[in-house]
Amino acid sequence: MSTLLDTLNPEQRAAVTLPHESALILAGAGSGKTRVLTTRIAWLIQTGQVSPHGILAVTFTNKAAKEMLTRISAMLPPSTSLRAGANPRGMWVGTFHGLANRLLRTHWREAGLPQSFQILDSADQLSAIKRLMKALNVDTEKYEPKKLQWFINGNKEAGRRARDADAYDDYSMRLAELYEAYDAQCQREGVADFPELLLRSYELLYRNEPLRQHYQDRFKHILIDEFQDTNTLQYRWLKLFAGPHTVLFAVGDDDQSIYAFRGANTANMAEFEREFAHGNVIKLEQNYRSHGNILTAANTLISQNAHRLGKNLWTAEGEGEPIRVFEAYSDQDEASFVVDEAKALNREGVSFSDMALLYRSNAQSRVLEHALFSAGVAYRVYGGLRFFERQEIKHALAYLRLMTHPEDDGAFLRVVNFPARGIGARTLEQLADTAARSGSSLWQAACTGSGKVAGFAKLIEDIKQATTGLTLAETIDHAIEASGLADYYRADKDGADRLENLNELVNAATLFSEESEDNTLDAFLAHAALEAGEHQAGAGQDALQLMTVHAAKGLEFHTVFITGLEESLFPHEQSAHEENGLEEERRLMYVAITRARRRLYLTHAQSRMLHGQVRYGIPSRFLAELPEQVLLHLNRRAEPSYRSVSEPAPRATPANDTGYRVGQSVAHAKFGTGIIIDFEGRGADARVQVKFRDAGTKWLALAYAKLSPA
Ligand SMILES: Nc1ncnc2c1ncn2[C@@H]1O[C@H](COP(=O)(O)OP(=O)(O)OP(=O)(O)O)[C@@H](O)[C@H]1O
Ligand SMILES: [Mg+2]
Repeated sequence: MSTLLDTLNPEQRAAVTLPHESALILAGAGSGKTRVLTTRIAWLIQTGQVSPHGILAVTFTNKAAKEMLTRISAMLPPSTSLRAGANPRGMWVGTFHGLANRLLRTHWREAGLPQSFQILDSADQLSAIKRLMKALNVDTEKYEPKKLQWFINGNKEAGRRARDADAYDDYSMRLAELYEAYDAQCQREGVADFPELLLRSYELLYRNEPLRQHYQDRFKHILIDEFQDTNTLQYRWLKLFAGPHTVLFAVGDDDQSIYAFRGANTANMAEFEREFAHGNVIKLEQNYRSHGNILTAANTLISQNAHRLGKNLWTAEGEGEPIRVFEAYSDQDEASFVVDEAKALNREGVSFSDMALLYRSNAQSRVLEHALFSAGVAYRVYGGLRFFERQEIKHALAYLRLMTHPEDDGAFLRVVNFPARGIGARTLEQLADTAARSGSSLWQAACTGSGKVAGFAKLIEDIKQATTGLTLAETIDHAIEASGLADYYRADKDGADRLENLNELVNAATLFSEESEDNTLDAFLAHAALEAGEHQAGAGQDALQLMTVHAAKGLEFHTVFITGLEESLFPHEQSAHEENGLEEERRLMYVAITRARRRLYLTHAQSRMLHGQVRYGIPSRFLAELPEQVLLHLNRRAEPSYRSVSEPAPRATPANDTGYRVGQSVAHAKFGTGIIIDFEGRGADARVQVKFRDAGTKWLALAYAKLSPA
């Protein structure tokens, strides 16, 4: 047991070994909050205070949940010395949505859901809303489907059903009516959207006293990471699990609250302190993640926010490298700079997976992806278009849904004529009429009908028959073939990628069966709806990590590139219209900076193509808010086209302290002799471009290249 605690500092150890009382750990980025939370779970189990069965832990992403399980398993001694029942799998670890789903799957009957209820992601939800509005002849100019979606989700996240919705005028009253109709449609079709998972499971526990009692007795310890980002309903949800003897342990950082726009409420921290922690607040101030300059930048930046609980971070590490700032001509120039730097770092031994490329908005990733792809650098995008949101995957999932839940009209409409089987819009309208008249689903109407729609229903029945008794992966493989999807993409000249993704879906199912206890098709479909894209093709390969700043929360990397640091991009233009919007953007920047352990790049471009328009940006105010002494402004590379080696251009050699100059002859151990044709950077960052006699033209880092005058 001592080894568990050995590596912790005294404050961390105190937090981990806190006796039987609730507490709030309030501490800055990289101070070990997640590590403390994880170690506490292992410690509680190892000292026999609780069995894994008695632990409920909430993480922010599925990835974090998986990591936590792995870490805890590694911390615990080999299973021989464990008491029976100490399998870490007995714990409930997951995101709010994941845990809510688990609860509803277990108690579907009490929750008033069909056993095989399906989860709608945000795009599914929007199409369900559009379908509803069409059926009710709603004027979508006046009531935009997106607005209704926002209204529904906002109310659900605040714990309000349609009858309690915020409705104060004709317009919002109409929205509330539509909210009610939408919920009825979902109920009829046996589907639940994301916020519904939480609200439904909240209502379940709230109303069902014996069930609530059961869970309150079961969970002796509840631990919550990233507490600052819980919203009102999530907090109330958690409280339902807490009985009089439950110990709550919340860790968070008010400076990293970045989900206010989705209803997250830092006031929950103060409330938690009052209701549970009773002043039992532990602060951690030593940062173990980042070198000094990075931390100085983060501290200085965040000190400019007025609304803070106030705390500072220090590190025992040295200053480390300066923060590199680069101004690009254009977004493409920015992308190629990033690619060059990443490749150079990789040659120096930093793996690509230890480098992150961050951006404020998803739309920025396209240019970066293109540059990486062209340069042959493997990369992985997190939280962008998730694997399970790709068109071909959604088609496959729709077939699978129909096999277990034919009443799902959304799934029916998605694939009834995909691949094309000559079922036109007129036929479908007639089918919808029949269904509406008899109050049945489209599926039922199709089964009793004739012709092509009946043929479709039979196809699904046949697939179902043929896959009885097969494994999950075999079932999915068969469905992809028998539905005609595979052939469709085989015939499509651009279909190779999609076909590969479909294969990847079968792989994902295999993995899922190995990892989870419940390996039914229903469980897999629920998993697919909740999964945050960790199964992108090529998993396991060393790949550069691309993601929005929001998605980077809680993670850390050797090197971080924060791109697009321009006004109205970051801070985002929307923030100007929102109360405290700028402070939230600054917290977001704080999160971004504090992801870096060793090296940080901040880049911005003079011009950028976004949403089909060229925009000329001015540098983000956040750059000016950083202390100049920790920054290193990299020289912009000159455009090389107008120079040649035979006639070195009479240019002012940039101030450099390297002892080399443009035009000088040099020798390199591997590449032979050549001539320096360009410079960039200063000091430890200096690079030279050398045109070698036999080895072509190369950029070399002077610190590593070991050139000698020739
Ligand atoms: N006492 C310690 N000794 C050595 N390394 C530590 C110690 N405490 C934490 N670390 C390391 O510091 C890094 C940051 O820890 P962790 O991710 O737990 O911080 P955090 O407070 O959760 O950060 P964030 O706010 O970004 O989520 C991790 O790599 C962790 O392993
Ligand atoms: Mg953390």
